[in-house]
Amino acid sequence: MSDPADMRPLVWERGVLRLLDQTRLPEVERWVSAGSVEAVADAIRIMQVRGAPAIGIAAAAGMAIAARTALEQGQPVDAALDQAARTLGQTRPTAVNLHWAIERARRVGLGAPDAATAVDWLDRLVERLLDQQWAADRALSELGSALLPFGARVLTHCNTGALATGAYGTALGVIRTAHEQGKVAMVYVDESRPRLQGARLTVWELTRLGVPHTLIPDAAAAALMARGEVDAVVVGADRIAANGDVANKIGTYAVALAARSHGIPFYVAAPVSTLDPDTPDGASIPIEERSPDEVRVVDGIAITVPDAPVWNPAFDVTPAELVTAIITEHGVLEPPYDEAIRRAVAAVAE
Ligand SMILES: CSC[C@@H](O)[C@@H](O)C(=O)COP(=O)(O)O
Repeated sequence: MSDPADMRPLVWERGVLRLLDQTRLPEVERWVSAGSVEAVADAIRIMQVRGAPAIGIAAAAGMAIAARTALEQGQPVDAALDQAARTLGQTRPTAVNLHWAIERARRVGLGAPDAATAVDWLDRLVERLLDQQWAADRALSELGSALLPFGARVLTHCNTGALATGAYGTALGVIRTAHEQGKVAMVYVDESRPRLQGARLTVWELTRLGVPHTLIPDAAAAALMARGEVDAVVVGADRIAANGDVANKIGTYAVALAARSHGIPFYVAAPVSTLDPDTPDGASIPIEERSPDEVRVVDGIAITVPDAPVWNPAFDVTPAELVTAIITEHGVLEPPYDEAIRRAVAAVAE
């Protein structure tokens, strides 16, 4: 991982998924190897790997591992895939890429003529997903960069870089491409409480990429906009419903409201695999609620009384009417989103 241009935090070694342990950044660059379904599920659950596309690819790797293990142990591969799909599908509910990738892997595995072929096809699927993600990230990053003005001051939330996609990055890919084109004056990074993906991961990536940036508390975003210091907001997504409502890291909705209030474009960058035409609207998106201790404790230090009542949703929903455009690898979608989303999903399915 010495060359930032080559930052690929997920590596598939046919039977073992190697991932850069994001719970250890920014202090330590430690790699973790997951060679069982349970190890992959744990890595997703405890967020060693995170971000919608990356957990989808990791889950597909978990399915490939399940098939290989069943073949080696003389067990039925179909049953192993069904069991792995359940285990992996229960890890995190909001990001649709996870469920999309599991289903895709299940269909590939069950469609194979025999167990050995299923293992081979699933190995190849993981490689394909990694390549496709890289291509999708690159394509949407070019499209997104074209929307930004020269000298752009961009605000982003959470982490949407190579770490979050396993490839080049979505919202951060847009920023990275715009920076390569000399267009970025400043990136404002919301720290993204409570897990601090902005402070811990996005700042780490921007530092490696040499992109000028400033870290801000989440609560400072609106004030920064009021000072006229933000030209555009670019964020990622964990699931985009059929009507264009966007589930993303908690705090995104507040950023979108502030952007609308100050007349600042609010862009969502996401691959087509994040579009979910089967979920009609944001109210139907399952929102993950995580441990209260993520809010009560920071870096092992209690910041409140031990049993303080806590509500800790990992994501919120930004209504479609606050979204200026959705940047996908199949084009920049504009409101009304229903038809545009249907067309983009159909184009990829062809
Ligand atoms: C390209 S990643 C887009 C989103 O997945 C990202 O903004 C986000 O909300 C990630 O949440 P996380 O809980 O860290 O997995």
